[in-house]
Amino acid sequence: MEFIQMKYSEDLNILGRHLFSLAHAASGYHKVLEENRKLYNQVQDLKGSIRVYCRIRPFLPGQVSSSTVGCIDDGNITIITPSKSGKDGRKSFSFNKVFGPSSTQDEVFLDTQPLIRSVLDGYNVCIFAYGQTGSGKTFTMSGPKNMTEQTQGVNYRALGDLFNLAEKRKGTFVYDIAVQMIEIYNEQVRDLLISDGLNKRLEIRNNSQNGINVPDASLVRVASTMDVMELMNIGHRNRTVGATALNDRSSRSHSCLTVHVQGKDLTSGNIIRGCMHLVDLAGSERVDKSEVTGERLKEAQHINKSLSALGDVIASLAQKNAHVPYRNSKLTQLLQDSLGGQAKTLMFVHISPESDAVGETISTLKFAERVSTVELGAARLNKESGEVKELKEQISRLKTALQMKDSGSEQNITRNSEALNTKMPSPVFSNRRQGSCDLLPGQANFRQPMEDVGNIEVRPNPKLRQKKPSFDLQDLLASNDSPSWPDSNSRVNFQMGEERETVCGDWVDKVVVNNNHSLGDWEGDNTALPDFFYQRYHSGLRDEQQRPRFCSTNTDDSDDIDVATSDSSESDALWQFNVSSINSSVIQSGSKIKKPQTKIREASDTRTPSHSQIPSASRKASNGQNRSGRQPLSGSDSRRLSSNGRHSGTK
Ligand SMILES: Nc1ncnc2c1ncn2[C@@H]1O[C@H](COP(=O)(O)OP(=O)(O)OP(=O)(O)O)[C@@H](O)[C@H]1O
Repeated sequence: MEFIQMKYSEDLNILGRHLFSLAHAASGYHKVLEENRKLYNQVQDLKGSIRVYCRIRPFLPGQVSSSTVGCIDDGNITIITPSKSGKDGRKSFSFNKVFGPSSTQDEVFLDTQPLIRSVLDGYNVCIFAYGQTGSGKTFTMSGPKNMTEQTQGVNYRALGDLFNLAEKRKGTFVYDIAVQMIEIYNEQVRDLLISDGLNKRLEIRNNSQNGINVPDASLVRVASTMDVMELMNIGHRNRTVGATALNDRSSRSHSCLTVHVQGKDLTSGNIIRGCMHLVDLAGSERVDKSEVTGERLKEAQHINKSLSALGDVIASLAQKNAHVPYRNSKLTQLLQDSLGGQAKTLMFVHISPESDAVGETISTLKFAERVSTVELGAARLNKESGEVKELKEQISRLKTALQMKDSGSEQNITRNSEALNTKMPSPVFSNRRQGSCDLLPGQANFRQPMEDVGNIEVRPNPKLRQKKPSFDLQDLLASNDSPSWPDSNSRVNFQMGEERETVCGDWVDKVVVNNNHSLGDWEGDNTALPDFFYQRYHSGLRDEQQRPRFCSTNTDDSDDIDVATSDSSESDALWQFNVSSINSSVIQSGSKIKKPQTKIREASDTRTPSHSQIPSASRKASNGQNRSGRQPLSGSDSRRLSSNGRHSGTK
């Protein structure tokens, strides 16, 4: 008996040891898997592959359906097609990361954070959300309608994080951060931060130095999370949103928040520039399922067409074709640098778990797998040494001087030699040196010197060109005559906002702010205005005595996307951008006319042909609920009638 007991405990011990070594091996296996994934990601980074994170939306309240998501294992996901059995019914996909339905916004952001942070190191970054309508793109990028701090999306967190990091680095770097927000609606690019109510079409331009950009979109400097919140609210209010059978607050446009960052290394004087696009694409949809007609149908067709163009671009890039059809849509033009350039690009692919969406889910994931095979090459660091910058400025000043000499306006410079002889410091950095690093929300419209902003196009405008003078300039121009300067009391229709802007003199080419105050009005209490404002003002008027305003749009399309090879290499030629006041924007956007709360749920059998790679929306649930389980648009849902009469709503 004793012998049996001994044998038994010995066997138990052996079993225990086996179990222990098995557990050890299993944990080792998981460590190896994790390590492999990290190495895989590093290789992907080195190749510059587009990263793809997949996110699965949870079932929404009231939804009754079985999930198509079979198994999630770090970067792998298996989709089960209920109507098929065995192997045919299971499809596995592999991505850099898969976030299950219970993943929080915090977890999603944590994995995105390193990429976002590289903007501060001078990299261009693009994060875009893709997926069928109602799959959670806006939720990931911005957050839900009733947002709390926990449910804030990538956009808010990204900017908050950039501010925090910039603050931590302030002993070694000073950063300036400015944002633009645009949407592509029915193949038109529009400013979401408009403050003047004019919803004019914007152009996407290409510039050899700064890449793809939308120079006429409002560029607003931000210095705190509060600034960002206000701006985003404005942007979201202005974004075109409408109700369909599949999503009661469906984005009817692609939106793009662009963050421009410029940093100055205080030790070396090096300048780094980074630019980040945060793109919330409109969802692909099958119009027979979204039941749209009229305006909504037109929107859906535009959405599907542009997503189809995106599919074509991805296919060309994946196959390493010599020709990539970027020009087939505004969306692909805008994303050109991020898809084919030297940016770090991440796509969030979203899927819905419902079984009736399985067709769209599989085609979405196939598309996403293809995206992950696109190799962009190593991302490029946008860094410029202080000396190079200085030399570029010198060259530019000399070029400007020569142009002015040619245009016969030299005398202005000579007569005002005293004022111009002082080389003006960059207002941004002079402020910083004085320790006023952050702007108050009301000061967010601080204008940027052109070379102090990220990838914004340089648009040479000889008429307005008035650069920082140097002794070279004096030598060059001393012998010339020039026409006299206009009277400083000339009344011009200079548009100013409610708040006075900290005008940064000779860098500003274009001012679009609210209200019609003449300069005379404005001069009434202008004791705080810097001298260089007047220099700028005069220089702007010198050749156009009664120039009505500074905000005239440069109609020179010489370096429009269609002539993508044109080169504007002068680093400090005048930039044209709108600098909007947050407050004035708030006022404007707040004054929009609200559309009567009507619901658009029109039946249609029409189908929009779309690219095979682009998934379409799934069928409306037979129980009368829409597919995503959302209730029909309630009367309280705020919808807007935009200035051009389109329906839009608060997303
Ligand atoms: N991860 C999530 N957790 C909880 N709710 C979510 C999640 N993702 C999405 N939702 C909810 O699902 C609904 C649809 O999401 P959302 O509007 O973000 O989809 P979308 O892909 O942007 O749609 P569309 O393309 O039509 O604009 C919203 O009510 C949103 O709050």
